[in-house]
Amino acid sequence: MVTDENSRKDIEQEQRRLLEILDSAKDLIALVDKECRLLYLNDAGRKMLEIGQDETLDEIRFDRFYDDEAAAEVTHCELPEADRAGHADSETRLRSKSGREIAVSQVIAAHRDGRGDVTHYSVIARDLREHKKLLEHYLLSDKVFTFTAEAIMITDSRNRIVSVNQAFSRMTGYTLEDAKGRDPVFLSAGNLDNNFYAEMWQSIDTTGHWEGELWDRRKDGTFYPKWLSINAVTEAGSDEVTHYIGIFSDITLRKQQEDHIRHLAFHDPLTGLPNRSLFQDRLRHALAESRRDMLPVALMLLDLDHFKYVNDTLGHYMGDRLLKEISLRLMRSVRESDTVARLGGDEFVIILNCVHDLRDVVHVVDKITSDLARPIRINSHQFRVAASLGIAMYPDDATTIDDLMRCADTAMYHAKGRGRANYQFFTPRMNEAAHERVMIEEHLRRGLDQHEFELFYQPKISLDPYRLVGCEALLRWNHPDWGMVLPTRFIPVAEESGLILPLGEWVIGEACRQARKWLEDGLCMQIAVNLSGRQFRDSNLVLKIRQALEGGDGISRWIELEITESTLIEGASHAAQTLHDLHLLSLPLAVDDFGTGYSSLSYLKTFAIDTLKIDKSFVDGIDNDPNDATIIRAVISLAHQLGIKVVAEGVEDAGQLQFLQDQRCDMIQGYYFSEPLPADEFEVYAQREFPAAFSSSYN
Ligand SMILES: Nc1nc2c(ncn2[C@@H]2O[C@H](COP(=O)(O)O[C@H]3[C@@H](O)[C@H](n4cnc5c(=O)[nH]c(N)nc54)O[C@@H]3COP(=O)(O)O)[C@@H](O)[C@H]2O)c(=O)[nH]1
Repeated sequence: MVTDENSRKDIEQEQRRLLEILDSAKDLIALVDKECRLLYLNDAGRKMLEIGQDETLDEIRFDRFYDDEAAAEVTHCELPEADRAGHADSETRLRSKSGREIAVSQVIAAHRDGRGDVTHYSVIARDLREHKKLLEHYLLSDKVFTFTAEAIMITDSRNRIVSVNQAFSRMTGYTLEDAKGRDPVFLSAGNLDNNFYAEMWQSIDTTGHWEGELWDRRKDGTFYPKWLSINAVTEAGSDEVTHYIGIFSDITLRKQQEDHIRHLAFHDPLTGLPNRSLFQDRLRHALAESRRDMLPVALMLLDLDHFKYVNDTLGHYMGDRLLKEISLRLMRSVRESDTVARLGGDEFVIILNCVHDLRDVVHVVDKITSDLARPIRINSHQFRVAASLGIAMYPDDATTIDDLMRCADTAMYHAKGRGRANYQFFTPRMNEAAHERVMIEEHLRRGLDQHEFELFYQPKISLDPYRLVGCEALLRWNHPDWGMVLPTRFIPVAEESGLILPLGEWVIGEACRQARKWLEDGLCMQIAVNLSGRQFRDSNLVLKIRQALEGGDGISRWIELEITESTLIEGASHAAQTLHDLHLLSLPLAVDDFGTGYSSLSYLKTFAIDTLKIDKSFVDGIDNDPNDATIIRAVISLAHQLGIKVVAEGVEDAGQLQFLQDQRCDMIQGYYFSEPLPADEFEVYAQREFPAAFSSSYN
């Protein structure tokens, strides 16, 4: 009895153990009878089919956990197959109590009694959802690996290549067969030393990661830069590295773009020459080199003469093409080690390194000026370019970049002042002149506030009939300490500083006031007012003149505007409109300094010009330079044919007067008749010499 009891207990214990094992399984395990009724279902099965632990399995048919199609498959195919072969394997779908579908792989095994008859079936079903997820994840990763645009290589723990993707082969030219088993160092361009790789591996060993730029060589021998990132892969839960994944991309294009952006930052986009930033950097290097080698550096500032004229008359496209050609010529004139830079507009700067002798500098300047002077043909236009150059020497003239630039600028300013198309080496005296300019500017500002200016008037005499027809208003500055200052000393400074605008406005207002007074006194004649280039370009000029004229009725025809030939031509782009507006105000127009500026005479027919003033330099030459006499003859004839009157200025003697009279010059201005006079003295002069002038009426 005891033995039976013991063996029963043993069996029960054994059964419990078996059930524990079945319940610990992750797969569904069920036992069904021949009618498909559930006899047993382990814990995983209950969970999968949503049958509670307390729920009894009595009378539950297992086939209700399939949909109709799957149930039919089980009943008609798999159970008979199990009967026949012992088991049937399939992939099917189970359906939980709540209707959730579960993809499973299933094995149905038939169990038999001692006689060999099937008594029941066991069903083992494995949930495939996790497996499918893993599979999908793997397939996706594989696709990413295969088709990604970045090259990927996987190496083993000894850094031998085990796998590469398509992008790797595309980028390097090596197939997986070429690369397999090799150390990736075979890809290298060979330009890096051992230290580089030592640091790289130290980073990977300590942080598990490295990334950086390096150069590789393709299978075809060409080189390219790449950005590589390497990650070490470790076994889950361990520090042991199993693989290294290297991902890289060809950064040739990016580097080209970076180079392009860097180039743009340091070069002038039009000419490709270094810009101001790069120039300053080069000059800094040149000065450092000069200190080391004890050889001077020459800094040349070059400004094209009358370049604005090209832009204004032919447009910026032509101007740009001309600048490009000039840049090429400048570069050709210097050594490769020298620098030609464009600072903007028509301003260039040249650094000559290691100057052994000042004669070398002069030689380069000669080369530059003669090269620039050669005609430049662009489309149907032919240009002859001249430039003004200012030269400063390091270390003699200045020792800092700013001071050196200032010296070169001062020298260039002097070159311009000397009639352009020449060069000037900086001298300390130029600095004195520069200081004087600054001082005059300060005094000019104060002089304007303190009303220190006055207009003098120089008569213009008509020869046939002989009478006073007008005068030129000439500005004088009564400085409290310096006495009477002539315009040649302060007009250029006023022009440069912009003070000519308020000063010129005062001149126009004062000339209008004087014209009104003289007209009221019966002195009817034109007063000519000089307009500087800066004034002429002032967009408010017409408005200012209109305001000045408004004080008196109909005086505009008594105010003549004198504009120099160069001002007219240099401002050609807007000159037509300005002159048209002035013409509408009925203001007569005279061209001053005629014959000194341009060879083009076409503007004579373009603009409504009333008078030409023959420059004093031609009048000076009447007696001793036959060319001057010829030019005067030609100018008078040309003007008369165009219906324009002629004034000769600077007439000092009777011989000049006679010649001009013979050529039928319309008017004379000069010391021969009178120097410029203050208004009251002018009245006395007019009363004395031309009393008839007062008898006329202007209405
Ligand atoms: N924008 C302005 N410019 C002005 C104004 N006032 C004068 N100026 C310009 O300054 C330059 C010098 O002028 P100035 O010292 O007054 O000299 C004028 C005459 O005095 C001088 N002249 C006239 N006749 C003779 C002569 O027989 N001999 C001789 N040596 N000099 C003579 O010529 C100057 C007049 O020149 P121009 O104007 O070209 O007719 C001068 O360029 C003035 O234009 C002003 O208000 N605004």
